[in-house]
Amino acid sequence: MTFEVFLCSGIWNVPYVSTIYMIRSDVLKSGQVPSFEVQGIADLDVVWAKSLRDKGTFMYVSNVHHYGHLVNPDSYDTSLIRPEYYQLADNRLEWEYRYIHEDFEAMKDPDTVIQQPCPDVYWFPLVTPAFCNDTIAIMEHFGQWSNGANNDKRLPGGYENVPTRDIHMKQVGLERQWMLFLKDYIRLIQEKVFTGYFHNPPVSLMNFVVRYRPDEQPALRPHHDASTYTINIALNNPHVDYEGGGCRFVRQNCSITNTRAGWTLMHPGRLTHFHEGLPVTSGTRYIMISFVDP
Ligand SMILES: O=C(O)CCC(=O)C(=O)O
Ligand SMILES: [Fe+2]
Repeated sequence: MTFEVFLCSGIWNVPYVSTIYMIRSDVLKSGQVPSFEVQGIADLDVVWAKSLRDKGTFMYVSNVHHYGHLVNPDSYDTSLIRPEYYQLADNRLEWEYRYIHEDFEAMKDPDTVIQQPCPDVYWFPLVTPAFCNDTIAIMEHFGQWSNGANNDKRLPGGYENVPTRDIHMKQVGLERQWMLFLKDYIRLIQEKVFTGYFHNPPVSLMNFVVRYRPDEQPALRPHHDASTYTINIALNNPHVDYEGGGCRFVRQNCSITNTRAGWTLMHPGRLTHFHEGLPVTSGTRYIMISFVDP
């Protein structure tokens, strides 16, 4: 019972209390006065609580403060460079507090209009700066960026038509968590903006972080994504971390160059939104991409 008291605020009818009590005076006057005299039990609180129970007098514990909650340390792996990042399934409250953008909750509200910088390209706050920084740190620590070639052993078909310099979530043990993220966060906004499309849980075989650099891969030529819809999360900022960059939708003749770290684009994949990654002219641009429902 004490366990639950610390979890939340409220009032509970309990079989035993100790240390501090408040007693209604009419109980004392009514002859229901508890007894401290039970043979063989030394602890006064235990004796007293038993006597109250025997007389049918209820005891309550009340709590108006939030003292915190229990964390689950079972899967916390200190050998990882960002152990917290891997905790969505096991410690969701901490994870959301650390990684979900404070304005994301409002995006789910049917009355909140989601920005559309280009036709059918939605743009909204999703994750925190800590998420962006930890994602980049995990990927740079792993360090095995693809070489940008068409042949790619990580893919089921072994071939990528429009390759990027990237690391897949699968390579750093984050594929399963990412599926949960798509289902519990991304899907909710998808169902709101692309009305009448339902696919639960979302499926995605390609979830990866892309690195653009002038001397490595500065840009990405126009292509369609192998997805029903794509999410493209900015992990860092133009004019701070790099110059140039952004995403251009060719048919719509519309570019988004003022992307913001922690905000994601969500756009249709394989037919209407032919798009390209614009050249990064200095610095490094990082984005996180998912091709949802291929
Ligand atoms: O650079 C961008 O924002 C576009 C990235 C992209 O289209 C892709 O990775 O498929
Ligand atoms: Fe793309």
